[in-house]
Amino acid sequence: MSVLPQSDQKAVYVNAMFTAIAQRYDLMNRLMTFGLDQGWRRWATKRIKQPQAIWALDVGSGTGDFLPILQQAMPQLSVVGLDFTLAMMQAGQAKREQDTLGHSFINGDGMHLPFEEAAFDIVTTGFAMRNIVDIRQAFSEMARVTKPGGKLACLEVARPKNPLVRWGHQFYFNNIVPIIGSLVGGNNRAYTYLPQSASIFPQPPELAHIITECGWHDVTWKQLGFGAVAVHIATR
Ligand SMILES: C[S@@+](CC[C@H](N)C(=O)[O-])C[C@H]1O[C@@H](n2cnc3c(N)ncnc32)[C@H](O)[C@@H]1O
Repeated sequence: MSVLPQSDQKAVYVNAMFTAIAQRYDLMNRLMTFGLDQGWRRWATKRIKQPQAIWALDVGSGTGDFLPILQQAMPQLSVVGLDFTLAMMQAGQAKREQDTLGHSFINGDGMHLPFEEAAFDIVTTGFAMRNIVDIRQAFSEMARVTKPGGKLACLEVARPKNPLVRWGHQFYFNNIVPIIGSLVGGNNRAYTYLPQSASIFPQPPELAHIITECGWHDVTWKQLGFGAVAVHIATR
């Protein structure tokens, strides 16, 4: 049964869903990805590292897992995490307070970024684009607020290329993840939405094309985690 919302209800649905799962979100991520997800963010960060960068923005930042990774890689950076689900940022607040690096959260919509043109040197987004109503608008907005020559890293779920791995991944994603989501995350519906939303998200070559059309160039991608995750890197 599909749990995917209609486009005109998606923002409210996604916001309510992440509000409901915010407290257990980090734990679920670590479990579902066998602890690999932070390594994917680190891998992406190495590809966009710029010694002269001053400002970085993470769109759909959630509990802010990308923020300390960016800041540790580039200590000179001021890092801003933007999300439209207040509860996710509140759930990440404790991590932020433990961390002396001092990144900040802002509540806002990735399709209407509250920043001036060319404000950032680096923009990242992790597992958020699948949840956004209009990804073209989001990538165009990220392009608008990035300086010429600035870098983008986008992480999203993908389908493994190897048919056998793909079969195992689909089985895990469609059958096991909702059970873990129900037992640990306390929300079967949210973790049924996850594989269903992934199944209709553009695959890496098509996503690269969309990113290019939205004002980015030199778009490359690599699939990590046996192909279950795609990291796109681009230049403004
Ligand atoms: C799967 S979580 C990813 C969180 C984090 N980036 C990570 O890597 O763990 C997706 C996040 O995107 C946010 N989101 C979805 N649509 C958004 C929008 N239009 N503007 C801002 N944030 C949005 C959700 O609130 C949620 O926190």
